[in-house]
Amino acid sequence: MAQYTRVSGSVGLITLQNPPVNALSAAVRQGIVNTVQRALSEPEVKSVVICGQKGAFCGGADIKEFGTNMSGPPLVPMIHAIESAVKPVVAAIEGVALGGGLELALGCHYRIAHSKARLGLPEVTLGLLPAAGGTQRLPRLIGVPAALDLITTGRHVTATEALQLGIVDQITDHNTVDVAVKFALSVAGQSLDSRRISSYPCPRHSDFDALFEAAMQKVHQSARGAIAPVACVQAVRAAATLPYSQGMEREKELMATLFTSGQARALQYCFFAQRAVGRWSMSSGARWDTSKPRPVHKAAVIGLGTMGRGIAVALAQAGLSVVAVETQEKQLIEAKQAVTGMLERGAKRRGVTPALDKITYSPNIQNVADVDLIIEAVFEDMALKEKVFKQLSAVCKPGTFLCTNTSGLDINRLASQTCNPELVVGMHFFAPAHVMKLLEVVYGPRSSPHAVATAMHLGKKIGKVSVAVGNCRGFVGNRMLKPYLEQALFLLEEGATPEQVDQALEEFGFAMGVFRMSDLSGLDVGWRVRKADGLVTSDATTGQQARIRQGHRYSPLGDLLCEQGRFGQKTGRGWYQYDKPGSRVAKPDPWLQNFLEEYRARHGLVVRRIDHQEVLERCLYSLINEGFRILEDGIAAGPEDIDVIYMFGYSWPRHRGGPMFYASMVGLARVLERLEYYHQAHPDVPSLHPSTLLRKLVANGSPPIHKWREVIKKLHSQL
Ligand SMILES: CCCCCCCCCCCCC[C@H](O)CC(=O)SCCNC(=O)CCNC(=O)[C@H](O)C(C)(C)COP(=O)(O)OP(=O)(O)OC[C@H]1O[C@@H](n2cnc3c(N)ncnc32)[C@H](O)[C@@H]1OP(=O)(O)O
Repeated sequence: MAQYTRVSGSVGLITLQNPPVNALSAAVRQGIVNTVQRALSEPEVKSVVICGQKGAFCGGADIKEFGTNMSGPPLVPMIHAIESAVKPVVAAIEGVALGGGLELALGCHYRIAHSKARLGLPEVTLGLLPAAGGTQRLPRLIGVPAALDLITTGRHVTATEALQLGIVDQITDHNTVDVAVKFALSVAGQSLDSRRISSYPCPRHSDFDALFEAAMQKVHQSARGAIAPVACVQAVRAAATLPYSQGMEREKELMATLFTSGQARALQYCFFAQRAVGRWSMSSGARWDTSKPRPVHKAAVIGLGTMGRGIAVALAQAGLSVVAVETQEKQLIEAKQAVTGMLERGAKRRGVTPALDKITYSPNIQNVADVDLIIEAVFEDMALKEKVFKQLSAVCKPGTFLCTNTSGLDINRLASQTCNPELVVGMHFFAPAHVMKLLEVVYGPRSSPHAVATAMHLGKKIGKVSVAVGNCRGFVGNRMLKPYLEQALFLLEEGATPEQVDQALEEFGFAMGVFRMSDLSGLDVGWRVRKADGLVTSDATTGQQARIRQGHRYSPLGDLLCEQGRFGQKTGRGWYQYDKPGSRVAKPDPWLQNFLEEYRARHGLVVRRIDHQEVLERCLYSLINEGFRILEDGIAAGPEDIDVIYMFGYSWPRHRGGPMFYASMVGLARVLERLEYYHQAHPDVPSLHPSTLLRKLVANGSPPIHKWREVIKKLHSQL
């Protein structure tokens, strides 16, 4: 809807009304068409102001409409009608002007923004391009290089940057609508010939060919198979080389290919999934809207290794007071230096003062007595963590939440060391903890809804995308990673090379394949866990049992590399070789080739040709299969939770929509059929055995992903 009022005698004020972000739904578009017509036809009205209700100009087209058969007036002619009006139209931009919202503003003759407003064309993040003239007007207004940057990245700019770029004409700290109305009065009756952006020539550039070639290369490198950034470059090129009307035709053509693409569906699913995880629920039925978080002003971090340092930085940067505890004196001094450096560099990047005074360092665990919440980040060792939890429970004030940054240990066992197990939850950060957006908030059987709500709320406060998950080995992310890693090793045994497996995964869209990623993370991390689990045996190199554990197939390849001191990048050798320890450039290693050949010969393994399809199916479908088991077990409340975890914590390519969405796109019947096929070929690999939920979904006709929860509910009620 759009409301029309007359203000200051001769200004028609049009207010977009569609909370919370005034998205351009069919009703809003109809409202704009009607009110603009009215303002232009009333002789008393000399100028027009368009604003949005409740401090938000407009968040763009209504994304929820995209999946439907869209009705109502289309945006392009609506914006043309505004631009060709004979009375000046001023956009009063508060809050956000994004996507179609900014395109609407670009159709106005003047733009006035509040200093706190944010503007941008984020369509590319939804698998689209700005198709209401944005790709044609923005380059004409601010030049091709700046427009390419904004349109291909989708980044939001502040009002100040928008003013510098020339997107807005004025910024104000006062009431934007009042300022815009005053401005509209001052320009009434003036010629609008120079104010219609579509009539501007596109600013020339010394070498358009080189500029577009460089832009195309950049998007190919960073987009890793995403089609929208490429189409964005093509559309801006049309603005630079074609008359406006032909450029608009090209924009429409390119949008038509994107609009119905699987990538656009995937990215729009991601947009809503990211918001859905905030509406969390626990298997007990407790939910986000009935569980109140408690305030956290002061927090403590125990253990200042890599993870503890990152967590302390994340907390301090969000304005919390932090007690950082490290009992080893030398480590404490090093940590203080490192944390100070991280805070200083972060503050420099963001143009703010470093929050150095927010952190006090202490070697003494007793100093956490007055904090509201503690995050333990000591070495990943159950006995050590149990000891720390016992100590913490004895020293902290009543009601302090005790959180552990374990990446997969039993929350319940830690909780049982404390006097108040209901206050214990997992807060699983991802390295580097001050950078990575994901936080798994893990509840045990005794964690209270308040504890979960508090951890979720704290996660949001420190800028994380937080997902509430149940307690099991590896939680969601690492539990699903296990079969993925396992398949990668099996593929090496059967004849693949690390480069071949990585290439298939990188072509799929991962920034790094499984082996390059393992080298980066450090091979010793998993080795230590496997040793603790009793999987690493000293006679691993000989006999039948070498590749069997607990009756199932096991590959000791990773263990054998670690025995050679090959821990990955940090030692300069892993699945690849590196120029020196710490170097990042992975090169194929002839040593590894020989090693694999000897290993296969020793175990009588027959090498066969493995193609990319098999690599993808075995690695990804086994991971997805575990995702279905996680849903079956009630560890994740819905597929969106899993997908968000994989996108934000494991670099799953966003344009593929997360593993569970990807499965729905491939077709559940096809995933099931391939799992059955591979399980038949490898009956000693349980992760290839199709899960009950997958079978159930296929038996139910493979419902769309938003209906899976109903099937899961039914499955749970039958158990
Ligand atoms: C053969 C076929 C040919 C077809 C051709 C078809 C041609 C079609 C023509 C289309 C013309 C194109 C027009 C335009 O170029 C396209 C667009 O505009 S796409 C939209 C671009 N806008 C965005 O991407 C902004 C998205 N929103 C945000 O980034 C944020 O929400 C925000 C605005 C910055 C606010 O952030 P927060 O304050 O944190 O709030 P939330 O994010 O939690 O949002 C609150 C609530 O609002 C919902 N919401 C937000 N934006 C939109 C939107 N644009 N549409 C619908 N709903 C929106 C959000 O989902 C939250 O609700 P909840 O999910 O929690 O219920």
